[in-house]
Amino acid sequence: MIRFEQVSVTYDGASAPSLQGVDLEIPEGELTLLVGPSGVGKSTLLGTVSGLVPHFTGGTLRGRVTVAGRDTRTHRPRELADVVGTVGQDPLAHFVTDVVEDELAYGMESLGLPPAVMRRRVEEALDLLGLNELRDRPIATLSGGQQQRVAIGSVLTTHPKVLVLDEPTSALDPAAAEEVLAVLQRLVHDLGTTVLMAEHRLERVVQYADRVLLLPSPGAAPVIGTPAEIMAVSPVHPPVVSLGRLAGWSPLPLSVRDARRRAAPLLARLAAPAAPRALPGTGPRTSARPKFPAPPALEARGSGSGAPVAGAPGAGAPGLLARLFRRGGPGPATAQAPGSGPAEVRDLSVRRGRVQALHGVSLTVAPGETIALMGRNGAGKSTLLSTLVGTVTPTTGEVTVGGRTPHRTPPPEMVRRVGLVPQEPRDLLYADTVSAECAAADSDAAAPPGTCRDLVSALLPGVPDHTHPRDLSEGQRLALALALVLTGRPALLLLDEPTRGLDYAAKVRLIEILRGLAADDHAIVLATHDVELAAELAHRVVILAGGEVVADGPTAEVVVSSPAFAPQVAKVLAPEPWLTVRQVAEALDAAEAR
Ligand SMILES: Nc1ncnc2c1ncn2[C@@H]1O[C@H](COP(=O)(O)OP(=O)(O)OP(=O)(O)O)[C@@H](O)[C@H]1O
Ligand SMILES: Nc1ncnc2c1ncn2[C@@H]1O[C@H](COP(=O)(O)OP(=O)(O)OP(=O)(O)O)[C@@H](O)[C@H]1O
Repeated sequence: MIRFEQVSVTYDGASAPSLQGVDLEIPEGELTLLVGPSGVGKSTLLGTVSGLVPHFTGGTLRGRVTVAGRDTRTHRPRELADVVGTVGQDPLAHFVTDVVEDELAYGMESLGLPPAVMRRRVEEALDLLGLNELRDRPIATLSGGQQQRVAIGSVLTTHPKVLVLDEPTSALDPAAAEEVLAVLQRLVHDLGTTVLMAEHRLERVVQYADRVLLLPSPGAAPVIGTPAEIMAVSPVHPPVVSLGRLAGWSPLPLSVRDARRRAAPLLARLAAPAAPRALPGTGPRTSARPKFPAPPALEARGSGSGAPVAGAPGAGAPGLLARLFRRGGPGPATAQAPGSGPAEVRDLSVRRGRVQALHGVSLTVAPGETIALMGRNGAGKSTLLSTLVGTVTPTTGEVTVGGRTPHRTPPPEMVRRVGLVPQEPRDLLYADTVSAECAAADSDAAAPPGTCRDLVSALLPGVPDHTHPRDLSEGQRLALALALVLTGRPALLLLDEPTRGLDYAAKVRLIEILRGLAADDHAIVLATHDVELAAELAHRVVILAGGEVVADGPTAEVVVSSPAFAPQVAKVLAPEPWLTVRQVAEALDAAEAR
């Protein structure tokens, strides 16, 4: 259905191709999952299928890509629209109408479908994607995950033969992701649709794939095979595969169910006379330091849910990161008014238009504490973060950050107290190059020149200096936005879905940096759907539902009691208390030492 013949892509001004040596066929009526490290060329490959590369991105496409027999270099994207439906990484950039229903109908209208068919399919999409209540809402007022659902719905309505999806579940809550993946699988099975989908969160998707296409490293030729074949060699793989590698299981499990069937011998090895060690967030709370039990050292065995990518910094990286970090500006002790904690939220309610986005929320954030805010799309997570930086005003209730009321304090006075990496990193980027962004961040934070740039490289190797931030890959752009905010070392760091586009190795490095900050008494609040990240990093999990706090407690307790938010390792080893592969590796070491 999709054929690549000796395809390479070189962007204008680039010294090397971003994609090369692609010579393969994507079979019809199958779901092919495209995987590989951040910035390796996944979106570029998808763009050659939808025609966005090179028609919209510029650059040179060599070789030939054909979809249902049409050459994408000679057919512009709109001449492929009856065959190919595309969902990009940034839905907001591609919406053509203002209202949810209109967006769902737009593609069909351009194809000239009869009104009765359009009406029926819009209703189907609203139901399938849980959008019924939002049907007449302006798209600009939707939460990130709600927008991603609209983007997916708007391509499903045209019933394309080929669906090209770039990280389609990155903004979706775990339950919504499962629903969307089940819909895609049904299209493949029942209608013979061909799906080509790039994703980083393999724990969500690998079990749905018929085939996996791996781009192993920049410039290397891709490999295609069954999920089991590729996961056995892939530098990126989900926690359940890391666990299988650690335990020496063959064949490797791809799903929690597979792994549970093989878990008995591992559980026996782990069963030990001594009690399991304290997990992050489960240790005793005393006023003695450290207040929050430091999660154990990273990469105990070169494993962990973030398994290292070949060629990525391994055991040496934490030391480097720690050094880099100590060079930054003043820590939180100098940034806070005496006697005031990083954040205090009391009985907060926020109305946004017709929506009661938050209702009666109270939350105290202590220095050194890392809190994961979780909950379904539209639950109010981003709204809560926005009130903490002062961009959204409380309707009732009180918010105090570092002793100030954020929405009444001039932004320059808030800079050291609080920093937000927004869900859309683009919102932070203004300069024309990566270097210029970094120079500005160093100067704003009075940090030594080079601090921000070193942080970018520490998070993700290979981010080019002179590229316009607009042209970076999704993961590269997020790494830049994270570095800009981290350079300021705010006392309270807020991260809204901070792992979109990031591969597992970059996530491990981000976790290391954030742990270093928490150890220095910075407080961190992250809104995330990434249950694996929450399990690795958070001391405490707060779950929002319909704008209210419905759970608040130590990570292990909260996530294990909710199937939607439990990480893979917890599901495999339940009712044992381990959440991550790293903890299992350490427990095995401890058991063997006894
Ligand atoms: N329009 C462009 N102009 C110049 N360089 C680009 C452009 N688009 C992408 N690149 C570069 O090409 C490389 C591959 O980018 P691409 O977006 O395809 O990666 P990716 O694998 O999808 O990454 P991610 O996982 O972060 O989304 C990156 O180094 C990126 O900086
Ligand atoms: N400007 C706005 N006008 C009207 N309603 C809004 C506006 N911004 C957000 N909302 C609504 O407020 C609710 C909370 O949105 P918010 O972005 O805080 O959710 P979220 O938990 O961060 O969701 P997601 O996981 O999808 O990012 C949603 O129902 C959303 O549609």
